[in-house]
Amino acid sequence: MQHRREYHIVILGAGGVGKSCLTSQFVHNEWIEYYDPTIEDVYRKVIDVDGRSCILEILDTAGTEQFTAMREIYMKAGQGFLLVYSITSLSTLTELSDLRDQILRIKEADSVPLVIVGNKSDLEEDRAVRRDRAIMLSQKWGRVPFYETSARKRQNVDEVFLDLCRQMMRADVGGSGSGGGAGGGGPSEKVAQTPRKKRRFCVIL
Ligand SMILES: Nc1nc2c(ncn2[C@@H]2O[C@H](COP(=O)(O)OP(=O)(O)OP(=O)(O)O)[C@@H](O)[C@H]2O)c(=O)[nH]1
Repeated sequence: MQHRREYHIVILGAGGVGKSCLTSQFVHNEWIEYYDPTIEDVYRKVIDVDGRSCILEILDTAGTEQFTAMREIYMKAGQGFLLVYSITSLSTLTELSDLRDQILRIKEADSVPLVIVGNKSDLEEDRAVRRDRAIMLSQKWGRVPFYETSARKRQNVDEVFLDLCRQMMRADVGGSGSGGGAGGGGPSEKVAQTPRKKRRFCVIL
């Protein structure tokens, strides 16, 4: 039987850019309309990439500062990273540089498998980030792949995960993947979830 590689993906980006929606569309083909800030969710999915079956463990992280204490730990464990911004907010793109710097520092590497994802492309009328802004960033980082996606319309969702998988597979050619074993049950499932907490804000009138 074919030995399945397992790869660890970490999804990073500011709060509300659509990390959970992208993950939900990829893993379950489901659209989530409401906004429920994530603390940390882990999913597993078996996919076929160019005829090779592999297991993805996908960590959907908290964009909100108050939940970022675990960042260093999961950056160290991650093998591939989706850096997500929203095309409706320029600051969410500029924030990605700090995240990439942190990843490279923690992994003590010059480059890692990574994709820049400009989500909410269906909101063209609210666009605040031109494509060429993200393309410039991609070139600055050594031609890192860049996609615009719409989790709402499920556009380019599979493509970003597949691109990242191919990069991780290439990086893994030396055989340093985290091993096989087709454990984990069915082809797609949520394996762990820390309790979700809604943030409450105090409004001073
Ligand atoms: N129009 C549109 N809305 C989206 C899209 N993706 C996400 N949203 C909406 O944006 C809001 C936030 O989405 P989430 O996926 O929860 O964002 P997140 O990045 O996981 O947020 P945190 O958990 O706080 O880090 C939700 O109301 C979604 O419905 C998209 O592609 N298009």
